[in-house]
This record gives sequence, structure tokens and C-alpha cells, in this order.
Amino acid sequence: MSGTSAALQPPAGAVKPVRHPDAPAPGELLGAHYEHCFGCGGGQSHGLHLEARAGEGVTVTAEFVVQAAHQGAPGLAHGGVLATALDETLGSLNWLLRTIAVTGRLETDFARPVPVGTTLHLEAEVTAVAGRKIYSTATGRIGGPSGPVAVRADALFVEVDVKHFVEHGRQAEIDAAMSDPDQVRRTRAFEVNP
Ligand SMILES: CCCCCCCCCCCCCCCC(=O)SCCNC(=O)CCNC(=O)[C@H](O)C(C)(C)COP(=O)(O)OP(=O)(O)OC[C@H]1O[C@@H](n2cnc3c(N)ncnc32)[C@H](O)[C@@H]1OP(=O)(O)O
Repeated sequence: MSGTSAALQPPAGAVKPVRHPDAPAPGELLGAHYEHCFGCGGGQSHGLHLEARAGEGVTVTAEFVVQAAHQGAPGLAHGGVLATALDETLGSLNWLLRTIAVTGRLETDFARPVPVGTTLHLEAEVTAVAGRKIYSTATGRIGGPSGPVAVRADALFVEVDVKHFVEHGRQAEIDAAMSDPDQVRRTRAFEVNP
């Protein structure tokens, strides 16, 4: 059974996404948005270390190798970890819009089990934008970039201001992030009007 709920149907008046003119070029690695992000950060020993690359239009590709630390059943990836890989890939699309956005809703289908050691080949694209709402879809394939779909997701991201993180994040991590010039530079790179 798969399909998208009414909550993820773009409203009338939604428009096609527009790639920002200063978006990373197709083929360029996007890098981590935060060193300690469980999805993409290098500072998380059991994190996914997912590497996303800009594609054409408002699309990205990404890869993630399932590690022993990511098991749910013996030798198989945990579904929540696979959902994280989809969420992270979908989130990286915001680099191409130069928008800061967080996941509001994520609907996931798990079509095939994914063994430890597998490379999950992810593709994602923004399908529509309606005000602050960004609609997107992603697939994760195994056995190669053209292999069978193991997981897929549809999502709604909601654009937020940097204040969202400053107001809600734990103070110690916020202070550390704001005093790290590299983090400030990467955060600014998300924004159209820094
Ligand atoms: C120094 C610091 C550095 C920081 C550097 C950061 C760098 C950049 C980091 C990016 C990180 C990404 C990482 C991976 C992606 C995550 O994992 S993000 C983390 C997981 N997500 C969250 O924590 C979000 C938690 N939720 C919230 O904060 C709030 O509910 C939201 C999503 C911001 C929305 O709240 P709001 O701004 O008050 O907006 P609201 O009016 O409720 O909703 C806006 C619209 O969206 C719709 N909507 C909202 N939620 C839903 C939903 N679940 N279903 C359907 N529609 C919805 C509403 O109906 C509304 O529609 P309209 O009425 O406009 O038609």
C-alpha cells in the first residue's frame, strides 16, 4: 500500500519550485549543514554521514551506507534510520532554494528490507511551493542508483527563520554554533536575505 495523504496535496495556487541563481551547481557536494547533525554531520560517530549532491532543477542525490549501528532487526536497517535518511535528503533540497525549512510532515513507505552494508541511493525533488510550504518527494534504491526502490517518502517542509533554532535549541549548542564562524557562514548560505 502506498500513496500520499490529503495533507501532502499542494493547494490550488501552489507553484513550481524555482532554483535559486546562487544554488550550488549540479554535481556539487552540498556538505553538512551542521557538524553534529545525525543525518549529515561528521561529528556523529553513529550518524548517517549522508552526502548529498546538487542535481538539475530543484533535485538532489545522496548516498548512505547502512552501518551495524543502524540495525533494527539482525542485519537489517532500522526503519527510523531509513526515514532519517529520506528526511535528511529532502531537507538538503533547501540548499537549492536557499531557504531554511524544517520537516512538518513526512510520509514513508518501506518497500524492501535494507541489509547492513547496503548503499542506499537517494533521489529527491521539490514538487511544489505554496507560501512557506515546500512539497517534496524522495526515493531510496538498493543495488545501484537504478536498482529497486526500497523506501520512498513524501514530505512537507515549512520555511522558518533562524530564530526558530535560536529560540528552541538548547542554549549550550546554540552558543557553540553561533560562535563558530564556519557554522554561521553555512547558515547564511541557506538564506536568500541574510
Ligand atoms: C545558530 C543556529 C543555526 C541553525 C542552522 C540550521 C540550518 C538548517 C537546519 C535544517 C535542519 C534540517 C534537518 C532535517 C529536517 C529535520 O529533521 S527538521 C526537524 C524536525 N522538524 C521539526 O522539529 C519541526 C517542528 N514543528 C514546528 O516547529 C512547527 O510545527 C512548524 C513546522 C515550523 C510549523 O509551525 P508554524 O511556523 O507556526 O506554522 P503553521 O502556521 O503551524 O504552519 C504553516 C503552514 O504549514 C501547514 N502545516 C504545518 N505542519 C503541517 C503538517 N504536519 N501537515 C500538514 N500541514 C502542515 C499549516 O497547516 C500551515 O498551512 P497554511 O495555513 O499556511 O495553509
